[in-house]
Amino acid sequence: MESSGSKKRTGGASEEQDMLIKKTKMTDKELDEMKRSHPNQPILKEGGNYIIEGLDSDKLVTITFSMSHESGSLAEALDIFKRHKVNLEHIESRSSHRSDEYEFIIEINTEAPTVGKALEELKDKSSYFQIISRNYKNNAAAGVVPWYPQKIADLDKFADQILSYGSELDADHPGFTDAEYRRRRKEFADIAYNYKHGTPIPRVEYSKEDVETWGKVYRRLTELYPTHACKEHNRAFPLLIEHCGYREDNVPQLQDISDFLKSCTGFTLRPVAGLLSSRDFLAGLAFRVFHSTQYIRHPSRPFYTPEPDVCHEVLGHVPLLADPSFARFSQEIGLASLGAPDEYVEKLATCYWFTVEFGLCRQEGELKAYGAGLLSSFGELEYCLSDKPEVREFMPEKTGVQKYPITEYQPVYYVADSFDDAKDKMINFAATIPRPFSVRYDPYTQQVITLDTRPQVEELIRDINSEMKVLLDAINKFR
Ligand SMILES: C[C@H](O)[C@H](O)[C@H]1CNc2nc(N)[nH]c(=O)c2N1
Ligand SMILES: N[C@@H](Cc1ccccc1)C(=O)O
Ligand SMILES: [Fe+2]
Repeated sequence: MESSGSKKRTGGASEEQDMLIKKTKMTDKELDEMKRSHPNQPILKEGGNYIIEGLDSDKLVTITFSMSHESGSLAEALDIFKRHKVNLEHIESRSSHRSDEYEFIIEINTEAPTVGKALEELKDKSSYFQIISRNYKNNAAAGVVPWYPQKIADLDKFADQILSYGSELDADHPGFTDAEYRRRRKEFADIAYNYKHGTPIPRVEYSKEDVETWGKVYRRLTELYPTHACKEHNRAFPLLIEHCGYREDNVPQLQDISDFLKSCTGFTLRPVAGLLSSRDFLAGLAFRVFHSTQYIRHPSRPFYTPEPDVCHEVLGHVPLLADPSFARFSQEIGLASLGAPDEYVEKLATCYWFTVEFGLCRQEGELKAYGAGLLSSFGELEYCLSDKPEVREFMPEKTGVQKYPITEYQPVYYVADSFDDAKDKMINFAATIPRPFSVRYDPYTQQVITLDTRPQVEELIRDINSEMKVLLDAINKFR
């Protein structure tokens, strides 16, 4: 493939993934305000959006705590913050999974100098106390866990944290100099920024040119799938033609796919404006939520694009998300990533890259593609099964530290004995991630529950016990 001559970017390097950029629409007055409150931060202007390097949410920490009736009340807790002049950004209460008390989740701004004192005081009064923070590196020694979403609506907090289209990807981006394309991209970005959990994903009308690009990609790929794609992908594809409007002359709508996936595996889609950090992307999977772009690649290079686009998501990822065993696997990876230290999230993301995104497997003695990045690029799909790239055995400990380019064909692919083999190896690897707690997903409340106290584990035992009864009952009916 052509080389752009620009600096090569590699994934798997944490500085890349940490370079998050916040985009905000602001009035001039708000901009002045922002400049005053971020005196040392560059503020860039791009297409009516202001880009602030670094994250405001770095200064926020979330504290989950509960108080027994004797030791205090919420009013007392709030008074602690008031006395220490700590600003509360958000507060909510819920009934505790840990005990019969209520627990409170508050978000505070850590800029106040006396925040440490306030937290110590609160900790003394609490029967349960856990701090999670986006900016946990500064606090790692204090046992602070990296922030992660606890309920499905928390995923709304990812919307503005897109790996910078604007500085990271643009140099190679074929649409960089196309003003009309950039204007369209902004419309898609707005849908994603404004999306809230529980609302329908807006339908978009794709232009004639968009549909032509889609048509080219669709036709070439569907010609290759019978010989190049793994059987799991080929098995699911007809269902999408039948239920979701997959056709050469129609770009499928995310909401239709989301409804269909929900009925197959409980997975749903969420629109996203571009590449999310690995940590955020993986966290979505814990909730069986797949973050999907909605815009379409630039017409000048239909065979390969350096960013995920709607072709990549719906042709590459969606077919497998309709498979129950793959869905479970994806969620397990997501759950393993929650609150994990950076270096492990990075290894997990790298393994994800070489399996779910770019994996090859052996089927009936032949190499087949199952990675979504291959199944959405007719250029790379032919290339990956040619004799040009290097092919190695997939081994999470080794594969997890391999560097890789994100804006051109992969020089190395990893092969698994079977698709199930790759899944098993990944899950075994995920189990080695150190974390002071175990997590479980409660699908009824759509919450992540940390199993760190006895009452929670007892509750889980009761649940499993009742499922066991159902199983016993069922097996007794087989004759
Ligand atoms: C987890 C791993 O880094 C993976 O490649 C992620 C990164 N962020 C992403 N963000 C979006 N929007 N879509 C994706 O497919 C991915 N893939
Ligand atoms: N290269 C893929 C898109 C993609 C980019 C980056 C990561 C994963 C996938 C395609 O052309 O379809
Ligand atoms: Fe992807």
